[in-house]
Amino acid sequence: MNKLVQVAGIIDAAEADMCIAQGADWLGFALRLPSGKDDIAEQDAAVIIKGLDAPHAGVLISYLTDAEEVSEFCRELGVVAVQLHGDVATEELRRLKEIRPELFVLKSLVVKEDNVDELLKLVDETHPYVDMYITDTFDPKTGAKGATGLTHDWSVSAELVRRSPKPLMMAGGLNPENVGDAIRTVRPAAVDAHTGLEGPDGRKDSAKVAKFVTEARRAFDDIA
Ligand SMILES: O=C(O)c1ccccc1N[C@@H]1O[C@H](COP(=O)(O)O)[C@@H](O)[C@H]1O
Repeated sequence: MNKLVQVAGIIDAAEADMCIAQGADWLGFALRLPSGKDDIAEQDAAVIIKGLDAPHAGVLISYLTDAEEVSEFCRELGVVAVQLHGDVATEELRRLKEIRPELFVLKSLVVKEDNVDELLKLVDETHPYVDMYITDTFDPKTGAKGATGLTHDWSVSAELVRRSPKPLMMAGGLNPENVGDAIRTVRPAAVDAHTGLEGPDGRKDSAKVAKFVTEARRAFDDIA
């Protein structure tokens, strides 16, 4: 699972096809968001996900916190991986691993101004039940914990990489211009972006996705 490049927030089949064509490995589908305003219908996401050929894969991004509900939804969608963005109890992570050991579980670590100790503790507690962590950036203005388009203090991400026994996907305000520096500084196993790959129309921009993938792969080779 090293050198993985994910594009998050896929909104339709054309966008999924374009991201795969430009070299993305995994595609993230944000569903059952608390706002109730998903960018894609669950049935449409399932069709795209089931049409992906390995090593490409669809990832459910969600704030769900109940292991049974997560497992059932992943089954319906046909995803091999889930990115849990909510405040999931350690017991629910343990339960998810118990009922779906084959499901690849990414747990978000939302970086705030002063919560590094809290995140390190979360890693210590949850790593037996997590396959990969993913950083993200908190937006204090809106309270949003995902797809904020904001970067955070990369020294925090680097500390999480050093502490975690499990690999870490770096995310939070990444774009084609900063992803290379991010990888060289933080040394993550994977990267992911949403907002920084969009054009003015809110759709993923083909040239931005291509450059993001190229820059990420070059930097991963540099740190290998
Ligand atoms: O992608 C989304 O729509 C999404 C929705 C809700 C929570 C998380 C979401 N995506 C994750 O957000 C970060 C990166 O976002 P950005 O590049 O800063 O815009 C990453 O973890 C995505 O997987």
